[in-house]
Amino acid sequence: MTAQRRGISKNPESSRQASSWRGNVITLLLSEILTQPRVFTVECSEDYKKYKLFPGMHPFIEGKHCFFWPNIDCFLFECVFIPFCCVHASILDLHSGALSMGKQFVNIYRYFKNEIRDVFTEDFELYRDVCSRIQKAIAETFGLDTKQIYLTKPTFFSRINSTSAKNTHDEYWHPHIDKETYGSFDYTSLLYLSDYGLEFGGGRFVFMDPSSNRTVKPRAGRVSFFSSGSENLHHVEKVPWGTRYAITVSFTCDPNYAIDNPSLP
Ligand SMILES: O=C(O)CCC(=O)C(=O)O
Ligand SMILES: [Fe+2]
Repeated sequence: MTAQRRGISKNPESSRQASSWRGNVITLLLSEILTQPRVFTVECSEDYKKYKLFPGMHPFIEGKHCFFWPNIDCFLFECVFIPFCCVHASILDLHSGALSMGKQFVNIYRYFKNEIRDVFTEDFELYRDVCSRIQKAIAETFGLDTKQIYLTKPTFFSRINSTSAKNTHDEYWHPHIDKETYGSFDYTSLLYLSDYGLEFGGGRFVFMDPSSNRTVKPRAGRVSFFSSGSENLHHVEKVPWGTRYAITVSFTCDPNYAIDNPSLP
């Protein structure tokens, strides 16, 4: 695995072009939010009765569960290239440095030591900016104060392709509830980094509603966010071709689960 970094123009046109380079790297994209979120309200889940409640969870109690997919196709234009080259990596957690490689995890901070500063330069600042924009969008949409929701772990980049799963964690296609899977999540957000139909097939995100499923087609720059309880049971369709990149950024209302923004060790 070699450290590599490539620059990219901030011009949206050239960034579109850059998407074809993304064979084995991850690109983080952000610019301005251009459109209003599409908001859907789902039934309040009874499960919240069994959880300890915090102020930021009041939309749940009032039965205002929502999910959104603001179409922010030009969301951000700078990028992070992460050294995923030639490995079957599927997850990278910037906070802990954990990078999955087949059945194992390596710690990129330990692996690259000081060289990590050549891999990541302004990227952490960018990542913080992305997280804080998403936090603001969630707070505004759910009618919260941003101080009521805290970044929590894990937050991670994911890469999905058609290679077979190396362990059960790779089996993204199973229906699940994020609050049960990850424990601390109250709000889940997903920032997509590649385009459904162009860069990969399958891979749509499916909210499994009792009445009818709702499907989100990933597009580079599209963000989806939703409350993490059983009201938003979901799965991701299998990816038969191409490579799908996304970032999961999660928030909790419990200050005990709050984490700081990632920083280089
Ligand atoms: O990448 C996605 O669209 C969703 C992934 C997911 O559901 C998860 O990591 O819990
Ligand atoms: Fe999930």
